[in-house]
Amino acid sequence: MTEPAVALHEVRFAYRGGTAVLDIPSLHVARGERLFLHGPSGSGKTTLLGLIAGVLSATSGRVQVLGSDLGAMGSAERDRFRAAHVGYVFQMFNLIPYLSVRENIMLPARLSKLRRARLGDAEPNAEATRLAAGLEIDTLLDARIGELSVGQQQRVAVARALIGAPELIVCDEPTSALDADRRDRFLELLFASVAAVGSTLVFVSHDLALAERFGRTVALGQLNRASQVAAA
Ligand SMILES: Nc1ncnc2c1ncn2[C@@H]1O[C@H](COP(=O)(O)OP(=O)(O)OP(=O)(O)O)[C@@H](O)[C@H]1O
Repeated sequence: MTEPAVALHEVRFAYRGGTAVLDIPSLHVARGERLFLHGPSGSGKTTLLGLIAGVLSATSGRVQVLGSDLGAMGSAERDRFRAAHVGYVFQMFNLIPYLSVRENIMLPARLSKLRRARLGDAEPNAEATRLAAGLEIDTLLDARIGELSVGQQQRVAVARALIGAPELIVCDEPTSALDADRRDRFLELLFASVAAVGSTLVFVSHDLALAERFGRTVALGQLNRASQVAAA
């Protein structure tokens, strides 16, 4: 049996000096699954994505991603692991302001040999153009990030997450700045992209109307003992 894409076991996390934000007995995400994760503002959704992507390190417990134990890695090793295996659409996008749209999209293929190798014969340049066309930002490829609207920046962040077909894609509220039409086209491209390479998708949103398009929906509050204590 292949191991799950994500496996959390008795994971606790507290920000420095604070009380536990997350206390999760168990969470498994199967390979190829499309998981929709929701919960109120401040419930720990971004924190959970940070743990899964190795941006944050659990205070205790085990976080395994694609069969690797992130707790056994130092922060530089986790950064390399993320660059190679995880496409992360951050809530604040984390785009590099002094690079063009094209350079931002191509960045993971520059940083990770594996992401570059997964492009096969396709040049990173051509792949950036293809992804940008699918997300309707191809006319902006030479623009600087500061010249873009929030919705356009969101789509650049998605193209950057998809390049080089990482096995795991995590998205933090990626549709919040899009109108309904764009949001639907965006989701279609995201689903088609993850299906084409069999990636696993963990998608955070407040917008429960989107849940029916996913294979499974999880309410963080039901998973997280820390929020049950806070609510009691
Ligand atoms: N860097 C940090 N340092 C200290 N506390 C933090 C930090 N980031 C988040 N928190 C706290 O951790 C809790 C969970 O925050 P988190 O951003 O994970 O929630 P969220 O569910 O993603 O919220 P939203 O839907 O508003 O984005 C909140 O109480 C927040 O104040």
